[in-house]
Amino acid sequence: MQKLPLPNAEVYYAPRFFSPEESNAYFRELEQGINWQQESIRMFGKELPMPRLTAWYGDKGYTYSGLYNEPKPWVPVLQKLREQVKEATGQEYNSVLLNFYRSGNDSMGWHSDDEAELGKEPSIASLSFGGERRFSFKHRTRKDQKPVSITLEHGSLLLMQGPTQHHWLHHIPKTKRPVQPRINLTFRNVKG
Ligand SMILES: O=C(O)CCC(=O)C(=O)O
Ligand SMILES: [Fe+2]
Repeated sequence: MQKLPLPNAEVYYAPRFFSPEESNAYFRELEQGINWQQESIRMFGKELPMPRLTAWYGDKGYTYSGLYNEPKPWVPVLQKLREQVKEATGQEYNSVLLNFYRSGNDSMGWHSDDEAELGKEPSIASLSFGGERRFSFKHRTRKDQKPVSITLEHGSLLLMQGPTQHHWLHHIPKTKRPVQPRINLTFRNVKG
């Protein structure tokens, strides 16, 4: 794993955590086997469809973007991925949020994963399969810190831990470039 040069953060990236062949197989299995939902978000008093599909699996419910997510029980492919991520990061995860970006028009806005249920310095392990997308970090307060972007590759693992969520926001911007659909999984440990 390589460490990204971000102050007040601990972010590690492994571009080829899985081989392209394994990654293709995982993409297909997840695309077909996950119970993808089109959720909506309330913005400026209006109900809008989220710009991606989502699914939440794990041991406990979780509130995300103001939505309470009822957990679905673990399925074998997610158990297997969780086991490998646990092995690589040395952390336990009891939940996973999945995002399906159907095209370059799907995105995720600036946020940090700093909900109280995740604890003070959460470890969040993120797997990406399918089309490559840009992922950017922006410091919450330090104007001298330029945003930092990386490309999340097919079969990659990104680990955010320590004070990262406290000091930095992250997002997946829309892109006009033609891109393949992408599946992202963020493994988390929800307390309580
Ligand atoms: O799709 C991604 O890589 C980002 C996902 C993310 O930030 C999240 O689920 O909180
Ligand atoms: Fe996030």
